[in-house]
Amino acid sequence: MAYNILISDPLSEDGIFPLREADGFKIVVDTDLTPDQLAEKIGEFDALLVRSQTQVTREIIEKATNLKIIGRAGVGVDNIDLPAATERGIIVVNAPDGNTNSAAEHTIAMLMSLARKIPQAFHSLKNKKWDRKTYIGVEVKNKTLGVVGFGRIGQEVAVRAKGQRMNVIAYDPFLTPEKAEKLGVQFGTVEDVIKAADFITIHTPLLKETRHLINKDAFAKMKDGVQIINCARGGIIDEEALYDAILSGKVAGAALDVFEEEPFVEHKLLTLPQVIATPHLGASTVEAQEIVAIDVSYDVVSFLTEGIVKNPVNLSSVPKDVLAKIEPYFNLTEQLGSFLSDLTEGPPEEINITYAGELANFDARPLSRNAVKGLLKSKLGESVNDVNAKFLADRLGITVNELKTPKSKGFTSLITVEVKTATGSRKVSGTLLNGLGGRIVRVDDFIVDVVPAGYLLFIRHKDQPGAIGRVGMLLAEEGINIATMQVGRSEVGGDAIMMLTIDKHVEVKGIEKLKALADIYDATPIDL
Ligand SMILES: NC(=O)c1ccc[n+]([C@@H]2O[C@H](COP(=O)([O-])OP(=O)(O)OC[C@H]3O[C@@H](n4cnc5c(N)ncnc54)[C@H](O)[C@@H]3O)[C@@H](O)[C@H]2O)c1
Ligand SMILES: O=C(O)[C@H](O)COP(=O)(O)O
Repeated sequence: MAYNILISDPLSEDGIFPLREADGFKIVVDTDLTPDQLAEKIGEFDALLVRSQTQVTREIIEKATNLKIIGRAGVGVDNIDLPAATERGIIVVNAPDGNTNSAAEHTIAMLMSLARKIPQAFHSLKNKKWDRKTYIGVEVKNKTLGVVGFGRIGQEVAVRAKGQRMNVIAYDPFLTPEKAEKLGVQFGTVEDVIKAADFITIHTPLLKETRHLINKDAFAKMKDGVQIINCARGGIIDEEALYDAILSGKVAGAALDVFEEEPFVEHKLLTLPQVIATPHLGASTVEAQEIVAIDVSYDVVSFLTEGIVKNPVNLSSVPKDVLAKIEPYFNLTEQLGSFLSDLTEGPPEEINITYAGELANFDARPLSRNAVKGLLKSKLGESVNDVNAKFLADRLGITVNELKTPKSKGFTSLITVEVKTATGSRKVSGTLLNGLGGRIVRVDDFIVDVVPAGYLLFIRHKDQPGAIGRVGMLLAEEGINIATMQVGRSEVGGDAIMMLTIDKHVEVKGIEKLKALADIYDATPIDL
């Protein structure tokens, strides 16, 4: 298989060796594309690798007819339209750990530069001024650092700040007082943090909820003379409000690595002597760039060749040990969904997936996605995949429920998929037999034992002598060989089923003839 890969932002050449070494991967590096040029080219590529510069907009994604994966060599994915990628079934991966250390070190460098006015003093010296009066700084020892966003980078910054003998107070929606105590920091709400801090550093992603989190109201609550560091994302701080807060003297200084609009050559904030800045350099170290490029390249190769990724952004990831337990059931769940797609009539309204027995102990969301994928794929085609299955179900108004029970009726694990439509409900159960692979063990209320593969024929009939024979005769007349056949009934003379595996698909005409036979209620071909 051949894959075309586009790298549209500068990535470490040493870090992309997994792509260079993979068989059949053709790599194009073009870091000067305009949005129009990218839109024109993107249709040729299976994978796109970016940093924060390339704006992967909905317009680009709509033109990306072959794109399967977008790799972000870094953390923030606010330059990628995630809903648009998800809708098209394009997986987005990032490299969340690779630049944590560099970003934390840069934050500390900014903090110290800000406290001691190093960039301003250097600039003055370069301009041939020996000025020892203007650049009086402050010590950071015994000062309070407020950390807003206590994830990977926020925590690393706190460790280093404590090394500078600072007191650290932090806020994060996932931080509890107990966890804070364990990490040796004080816990507070956003308000507590911004009120208590002498220096405030921001480490949240840019989200709807964090846009202008630090605004006019927030500045008003801060200590007079507070200093602000932002090495996270432009837009989390309201730049106009920061400008005003500096002019009014409320904020004594700001160190900014990121801006609402990037790149730029002139910026109002940079006209203020209290502001120091770098052009989004938090992750720009040899080490970080190599690691993020390696991480994202490995994910692109393993996704295109094996369908596996380590750092998905628009797909929930499960830990390795859980994956090892649930992965053997991936095919089976897709087959159960696909089986029901053929068995049900009319649009599905609800899909209930029940995990019984051992499987009930694990995060089964990837399995549920496979069941939904199987259900939708036979109607919507190959464009349905793990990434967009849930989105498509939502768009089609199909409710997806996941249920769990320890009781598995004698099976180690049993998965039951039920699909409800306007005309009723149908369900099918499957399991894995040790060493023998997947089996369908129940259809509606009838027990069966069928390998879920190839051509199946499901027949509902009245339990009467001759019904089975008539089906066998008719299939023979149609030139269809029966490989296996199972029958089941609710009671003598009552409702019954035949579950056949056959050697080829039964055409519509054949199905009509089967339905016309005496005592046959219904016949459904199921192709898996
Ligand atoms: N300047 C750079 O070059 C550079 C480098 C790396 C990362 N970053 C930015 O830094 C951000 C953080 O990176 P990370 O690796 O620490 O991510 P992370 O996911 O480990 O941490 C982010 C934390 O922010 C918290 N958060 C979310 N909403 C919040 C809110 N409203 N208030 C407070 N906290 C909130 C989350 O709970 C999470 O713990 C990234 O999203 C990226 O945009 C910038
Ligand atoms: O989110 C990130 O990882 C940083 O902002 C780094 O961005 P960059 O890859 O463009 O340097």
